[in-house]
Amino acid sequence: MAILKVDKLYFSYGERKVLRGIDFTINKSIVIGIIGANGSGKTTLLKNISGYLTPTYGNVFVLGKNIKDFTIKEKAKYIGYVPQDIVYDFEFSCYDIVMMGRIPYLKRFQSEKKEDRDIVRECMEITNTWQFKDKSIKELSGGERQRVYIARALAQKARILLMDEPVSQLDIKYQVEILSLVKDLSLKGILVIVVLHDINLASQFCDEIFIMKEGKIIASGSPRNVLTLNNINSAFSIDVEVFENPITHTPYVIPSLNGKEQLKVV
Ligand SMILES: Nc1ncnc2c1ncn2[C@@H]1O[C@H](COP(=O)(O)OP(=O)(O)OP(=O)(O)O)[C@@H](O)[C@H]1O
Repeated sequence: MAILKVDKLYFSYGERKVLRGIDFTINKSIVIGIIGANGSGKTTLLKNISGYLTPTYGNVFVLGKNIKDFTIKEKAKYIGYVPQDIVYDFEFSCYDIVMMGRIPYLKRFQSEKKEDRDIVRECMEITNTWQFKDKSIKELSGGERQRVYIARALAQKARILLMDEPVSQLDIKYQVEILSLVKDLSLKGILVIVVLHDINLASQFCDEIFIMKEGKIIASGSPRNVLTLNNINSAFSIDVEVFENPITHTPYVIPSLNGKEQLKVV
């Protein structure tokens, strides 16, 4: 049975049509990177998969069950979501934020058990956020906060992890650490779908890439098959050069200067 099936999905915000017929099926726990220009519908697609938004037309199935038929708690057990940076107005400690990931597993009025505390600690340690456990989430930098949200999603122990630009505010060390962790999670049986703006990080860490343009997936497959001059030009309206990364042997993309090097200030 497919882990995730997105079937003829359309979504509009009022009159504004944003997703225009998305169809795909994923049978394996892999890392899928979604890339595409600003406004192409990447976040809206993740929100429809997570059940946060309801498709205007079409369906999302998780392990054969329509996401519309999941209770909120069930949904949280199957799907973890790491949003783009949110700043809470409340003074939650980072520990409390990560413990929120365990709520789907608690019965009504039940407080957390040792198992929940152990999971929270483990998830904070692997994202290197245990050091912030007593700090207010508001006191952290954007990148530190993102690692706390990743820890919270991991604490949900969900089968599918959706991540919306999880490394956009991280420095290069944490970008590599978090994406290596993501890769490791997929090897442990979690399907990860991650929106990335950095095409080269997507190329290096994702098993498959979906390129979105104007609410459609215009190309999908391995980085080598998808990151072509034509696809990138079509999605981003920019000319690029594609090389092979000498270490990972995956495509490495740089913008083509087309004579603009003459404009360089020296
Ligand atoms: N709540 C909303 N109400 C109305 N329109 C919206 C809303 N959220 C997003 N949109 C519009 O839907 C389109 C797709 O937005 P979305 O955030 O999914 O794109 P994206 O590919 O994730 O963009 P980015 O790379 O800039 O994060 C955009 O044109 C955006 O303006």
